[in-house]
Amino acid sequence: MKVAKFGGSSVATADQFQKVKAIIDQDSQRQLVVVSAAGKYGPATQKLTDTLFLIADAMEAGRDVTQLFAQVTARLEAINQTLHLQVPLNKLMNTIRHQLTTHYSRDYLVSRGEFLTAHLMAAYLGYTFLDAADLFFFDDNGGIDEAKTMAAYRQLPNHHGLVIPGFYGRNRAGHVQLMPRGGSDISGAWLARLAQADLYENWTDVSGIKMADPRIIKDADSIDVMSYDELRELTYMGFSVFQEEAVQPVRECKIPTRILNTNAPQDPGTLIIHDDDPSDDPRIITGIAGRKHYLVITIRQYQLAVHLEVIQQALGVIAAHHLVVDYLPTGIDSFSLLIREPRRQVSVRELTTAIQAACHPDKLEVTENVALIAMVSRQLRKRPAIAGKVLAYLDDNLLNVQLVSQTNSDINLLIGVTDKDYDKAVRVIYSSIHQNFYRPAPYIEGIA
Ligand SMILES: Nc1ncnc2c1ncn2[C@@H]1O[C@H](COP(=O)(O)OP(=O)(O)O)[C@@H](O)[C@H]1O
Ligand SMILES: N[C@@H](CC(=O)OP(=O)(O)O)C(=O)O
Repeated sequence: MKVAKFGGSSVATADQFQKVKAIIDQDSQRQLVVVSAAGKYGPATQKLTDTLFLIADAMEAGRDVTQLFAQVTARLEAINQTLHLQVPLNKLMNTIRHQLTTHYSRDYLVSRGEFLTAHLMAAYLGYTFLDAADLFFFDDNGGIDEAKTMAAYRQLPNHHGLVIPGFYGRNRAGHVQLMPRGGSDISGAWLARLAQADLYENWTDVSGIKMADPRIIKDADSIDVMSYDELRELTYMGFSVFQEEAVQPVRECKIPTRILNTNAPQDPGTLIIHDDDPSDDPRIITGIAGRKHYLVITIRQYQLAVHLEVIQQALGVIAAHHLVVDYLPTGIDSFSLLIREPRRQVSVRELTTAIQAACHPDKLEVTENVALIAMVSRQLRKRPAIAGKVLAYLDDNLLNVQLVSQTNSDINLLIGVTDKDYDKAVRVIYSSIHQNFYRPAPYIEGIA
């Protein structure tokens, strides 16, 4: 059995629906299907989810939303009519609007993109629609309540030929709750886990994961095979093709994932395998990912090892401001807090004043607008010299490296540059890998 998740681009238009049906019809193991809301592809230039967020903003501001709702209906009706489906969209829309006037909920409203798209897809494939609110249950921390979700899965009358909307579930209070953006990947991963699927197929608009963000490196190589360990590091640092929280449910159960292209289904895509499984990929570096807009606070404290309370106190301030520390490299007399996009919650001055007051360090230094780039590879464990070569190459290209850290996972080399240098640094690293490290599998022409 395979779970097939189709992203927004795969269900954006009637033409895309036809590609999905061809893929489903081609393999009888594709019995469990998860869909996102109609997204962007070709003539469709806006994600339905984004339109629904606009409606939510307008409703909350008391503005008229008739036009925006008409846009949503028209978009879905075009698919309904082109494919000669008989989904009662007007009736469904009226129920939704009625529900919103009596019990307004932003999450319920935005989740209707997936709900309505899944209704259309179920009708088109001849599969049964299953509401995600009757399958995925959240715990109080917003994670999936596995026991309750598994019980709901077991009670289903059948486990074949189902279409399930992604991106939402039901919370403890019984209300519809959204997952993070890109969350249909998470729904698909959980469904694969519930079904103990042989494969989780994630269908999108690229033929697998590229070694670097295709918006920066246009013709970046695709990754044929990678481990969940590597994927986790890369998604954490911004590989937006697969939602970060979708890794764990399948990784723990050793279910492989394949990232595939709905527009080129014959392409092999990227296979993601369990960390212990051997891979014969000859690549030295698996991928490069990064994020901009970090704030780096370096705190100097003589004999840090006997003053660990300084770290604890600084982290207390971070937690009190609900900030995220992505990395925390430490040295003998100093440590650094690598904080993601702090400006929205608190000013840098407020934050540093609070840290000074909480832990009275010897010295505190701040660097703003730092971009972090992660080079991820299982080979780094065995060949740490790779890091030195990449750094030398950055130096040759006059790129000012602000920090370097080989994180505990030891498959991730982290490099900090200024936001301004980010794109250039990614290009330099990518070309340095190509020139210095890419080693095709050995080829023996003959032995005499
Ligand atoms: N390293 C990468 N490899 C492939 N695609 C990437 C990478 N980083 C970012 N992307 C972007 O992710 C997009 C696919 O993810 P997403 O937009 O969520 O698709 P879907 O609508 O199918 O869920 C690609 O079109 C590409 O622009
Ligand atoms: N539609 C939601 C959930 C999702 O997973 O979408 P996509 O598969 O298009 O990334 C979003 O836009 O966030």
